[in-house]
Amino acid sequence: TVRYGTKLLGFCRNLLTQAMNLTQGTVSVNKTHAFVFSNCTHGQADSVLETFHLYNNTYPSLCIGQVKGDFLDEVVSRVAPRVVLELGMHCGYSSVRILRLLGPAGRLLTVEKDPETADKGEEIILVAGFKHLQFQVLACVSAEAIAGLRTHLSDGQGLDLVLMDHSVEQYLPDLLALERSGALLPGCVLLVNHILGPEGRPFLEHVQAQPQRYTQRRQLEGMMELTWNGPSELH
Ligand SMILES: C[S@@+](CC[C@H](N)C(=O)[O-])C[C@H]1O[C@@H](n2cnc3c(N)ncnc32)[C@H](O)[C@@H]1O
Repeated sequence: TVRYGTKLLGFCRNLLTQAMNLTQGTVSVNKTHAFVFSNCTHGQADSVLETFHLYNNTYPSLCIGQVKGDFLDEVVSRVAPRVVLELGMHCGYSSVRILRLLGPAGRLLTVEKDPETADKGEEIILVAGFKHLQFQVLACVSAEAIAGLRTHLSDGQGLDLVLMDHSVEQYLPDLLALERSGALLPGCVLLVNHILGPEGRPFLEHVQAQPQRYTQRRQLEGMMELTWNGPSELH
């Protein structure tokens, strides 16, 4: 009976997914890119963001959206980062949000594992009016990007802000790699999306086990702000 019950549940879930896909469509990088590219005013970052919002009103999307976007804006404005690392660029929505608030010396390193998505996202960042001097797209998996991070930072430079919005199960290995790399500056802010589900538990346990190294701050709709206080020897 249990086996038939499980099968029936799986069948119903598939039907529901198919029905949702018929009514809403699935997330499409190409559709998002084409809509934003052809409906925004080129050279205007705010118009690019508004066009993303317009798209998100009708179609499913992976971008962080307005509410978490406002949270991100507040953090970027407060931290005034010199170097930001974004893990999970997708179509460039959060990248544009970050870039428009960086100071003249600010730079964004943004990572996207899917090369086609990375191309589309990069084009949207350029359409928003930003130059390659201000940002760099790393089309590779986060682990590879972190391993090569030093080549993108000048001597003594480190990370002031990290946005994690890629694969939740990758958050802890990536955080451990960032710790080992020495690239996190004391006071570096980590903004971590979708952290409250079961996949986020190992990451949170690691952070909560080390209250001297990490300070847990605000949380909004599963996006959490943490501060890296520095390695233990600094305390
Ligand atoms: C939720 S979307 C990011 C949305 C984006 N931050 C925004 O607000 O517009 C996640 C993206 O991360 C990428 N991704 C997933 N795992 C990754 C990994 N390990 N390394 C790099 N990119 C990854 C996916 O291909 C996807 O495009």
